[in-house]
Parts: sequence; structure tokens; C-alpha cells
Amino acid sequence: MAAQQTSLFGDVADPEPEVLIREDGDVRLYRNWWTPEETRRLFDQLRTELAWQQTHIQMHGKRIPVPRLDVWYGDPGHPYRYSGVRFDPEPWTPTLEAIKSELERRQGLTFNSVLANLYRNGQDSVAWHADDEPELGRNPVIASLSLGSERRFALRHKTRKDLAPVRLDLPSGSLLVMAGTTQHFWQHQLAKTARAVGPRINLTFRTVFGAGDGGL
Ligand SMILES: O=C(O)CCC(=O)C(=O)O
Ligand SMILES: [Fe+2]
Repeated sequence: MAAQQTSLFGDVADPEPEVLIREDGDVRLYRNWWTPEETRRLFDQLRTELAWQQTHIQMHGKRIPVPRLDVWYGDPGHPYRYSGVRFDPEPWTPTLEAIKSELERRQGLTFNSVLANLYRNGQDSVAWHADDEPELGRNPVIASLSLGSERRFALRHKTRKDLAPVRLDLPSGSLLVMAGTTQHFWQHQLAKTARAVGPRINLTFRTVFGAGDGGL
């Protein structure tokens, strides 16, 4: 039975997660990880507090804007790589630090970085990819929190045709945890939509191994 816990964010009973993927990976969804009130408050705080920026990638020698705003926060000394270039993360804000401690306590995990994404409308998206950069280690645990408008998330196996793709609308206040070998065998995306949708914030907590951590 899930324990009733008192948290910074109120009294929350964590229900058992829904298991979305158990073959060649491990993906679980906690639908009501935050209450609607917490979710609204955190969405407003993060929308105004975070240093949202436009990231560009190099493609065929051209500088292309990614279709969303994003920003990395994390412990110093754990640079992340984007399009082959290393960047230092921003220092934790109080809101992100509180969310991180809450996540670590309730999930029994630790993280040192978070990539925050802001999808401004239905035209913002993230293309098929796996979070398999070497600095995330062999079997990364990625904890993904959704706030704001519901958007369609999808996972597909890279090679096996017998495993059906998983598609679901990620509710506001939900926590999706991708673990085990998920990033080796599966890709995920957040597709564009023609529907009129408001903004969505996604926080993906990760552990980025720095040069001194060894054991990648
Ligand atoms: O917005 C999402 O739900 C997914 C974001 C994602 O896959 C990423 O930032 O790596
Ligand atoms: Fe991802």
C-alpha cells in the first residue's frame, strides 16, 4: 500500500504507477503526482522564474532554432552537451530545488541536473530521439514532470515490430519515469498538434556524469 506522506506540496498519497513499458525497458506513469493546485502554482512560478531561451542546432551547416524554449539547471561541474558543444548549467532556483528534493524523497532517487522545456503552443514539439548521450551513463533514470496543457507523448521500439508503440496524453501534474534499458531500445517524441493548445512545461530530471565521476 502506498504511504501517506506530508510534503512541501501538501499531503500526497503516491498511487502505484501504471507500467507503460516493461520489455527492453521500464517506463512508469504516476498520473496524479501533484494536486491540481500545486500544479497550477508550480506552472506559474516556473513560467516566470526560469531563464527560458531559444536553443539552435547545426544541421547541414545551417543554424536551426529548436521548436520550443529550453534551459538547463544543475549542480556546477556537470556540463551538458548540445549539438556537440558543452555548456554549464544554470544554478538551481529555489522552486526547482524544492521540486528536486520532493522528487528524490518520494522516489528514492537522486539527480544533479534538469532540462526544462517550454512548449508554447501546438507547433512546439520534440522530435523522435533517445536520451542516450554518454554523459548520462549506461542506463539513465529520467524523471519527467508535466505541467500545463496535455500533449501527446509517444514511445516506439527502435527495431522490434512485435512491440506496439505507446501513445498517451501526459496529464498536468503527472510524473513519467524512464529507467533500465529504455534509452537503448526505445525512442520518444512529443508531436506537433493542429489542435489549439496552451503552453506546457516539462522538467526532465537526470544525472549528468562529469569528467571526474568515472564509470560512465
Ligand atoms: O516534453 C516531454 O515530455 C519530453 C521531453 C524530452 O524528451 C526531452 O527533453 O528529452
Ligand atoms: Fe527525451
